[in-house]
Amino acid sequence: MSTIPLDHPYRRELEVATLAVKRASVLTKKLSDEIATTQKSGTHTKEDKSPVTVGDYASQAIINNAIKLNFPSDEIVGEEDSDTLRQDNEEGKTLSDKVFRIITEVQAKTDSSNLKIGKLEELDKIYDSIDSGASNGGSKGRYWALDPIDGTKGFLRGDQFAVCLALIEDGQVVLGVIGCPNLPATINSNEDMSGTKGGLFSAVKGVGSFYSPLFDNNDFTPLQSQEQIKMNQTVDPSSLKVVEGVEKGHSSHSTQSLIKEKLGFSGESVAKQTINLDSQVKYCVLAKGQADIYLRLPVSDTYREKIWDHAAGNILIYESGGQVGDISGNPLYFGSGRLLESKGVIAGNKAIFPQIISAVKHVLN
Ligand SMILES: Nc1ncnc2c1ncn2[C@@H]1O[C@H](COP(=O)(O)OS(=O)(=O)O)[C@@H](OP(=O)(O)O)[C@H]1O
Ligand SMILES: [Mg+2]
Ligand SMILES: [Mg+2]
Ligand SMILES: [Mg+2]
Repeated sequence: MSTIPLDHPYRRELEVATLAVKRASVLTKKLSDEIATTQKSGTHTKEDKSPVTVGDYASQAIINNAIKLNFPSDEIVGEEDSDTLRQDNEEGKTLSDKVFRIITEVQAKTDSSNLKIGKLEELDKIYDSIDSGASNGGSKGRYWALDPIDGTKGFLRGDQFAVCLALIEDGQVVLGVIGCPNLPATINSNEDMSGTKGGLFSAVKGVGSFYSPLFDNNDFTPLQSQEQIKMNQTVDPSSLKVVEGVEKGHSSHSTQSLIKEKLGFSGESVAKQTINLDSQVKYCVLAKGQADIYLRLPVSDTYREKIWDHAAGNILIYESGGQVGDISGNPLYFGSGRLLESKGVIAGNKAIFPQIISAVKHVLN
């Protein structure tokens, strides 16, 4: 059992973040199960052609509201805004009605948290809460980074997605909480996944990374009573596992194959050693020691990663004994605004990290 100071400075932040992520996870899990049976989702296509669903809006409204109630002067860098919901047309009205309904429902189901994370009872307040995520972040002060549903495409496919919240101070991530509603307890390969679904991952700078079941209860469990998790420190290519995304438009699977080859992965076993997962679930699987390497090689020269897509996962990796960098191996810096300056993301255990970076450089050159 690890010793975690009870009076840790982020104890309250962690409690609020956990309760909010849990509530948003209950809500998104219900939607995900409904989509699987009805094929209906309530989806809007954004200007960049990416999808946003009623689940993304509702999750952002709930989590922002919890943060603003407890830490009114904290800013939030959230992925979504309420423009589409506020539209005076059929789409705006239909989506808004659904967002209102699912928020009301989850607040009744998780009402033990109302006192600590509040309750949204009017549509206008829901819109305002979503829009309190419009901060531009930056290198000074403290703010939160929120991805209300990361892996929206996975969510719509009935696969993996995650609710991701991080606290950033002076450009450094100091706390991260990730809810993974569809994550099975055991993942050995794309074909071999089993066990109860739903994992909650938390990391606090200097304290460690922790795991607990997501849906056992709707309460906050102190870190002392959660399972501390550590990455493996394996370097033997025959026993390494690599996690990569699912969407070929989000990372270059062909470059990733060349990197694996360079690292010594060979023959038929490559498929068994590669696990394709949407969202920051990839970081969670690494932190839990079920995989060793995360490869996200850019598909385009112009795309810039968003801070909410990586902040919570970043601290989870460091606090479980791993390292994260861009394609040059430099750490990701979260203090440059809503976007990261760097290209690509590579994560791995500390022992193998330098080898991965030389393989990446070799392949890219
Ligand atoms: N071109 C490109 N390159 C890299 N990343 C992109 C790109 N386009 C979109 N996005 C972002 O990818 C986020 C989802 O990442 P995933 O890890 O789930 O992608 S995947 O597993 O590879 O399919 C996804 O996050 P969500 O929108 O929260 O789902 C996007 O922010
Ligand atoms: Mg998105
Ligand atoms: Mg995302
Ligand atoms: Mg998202």
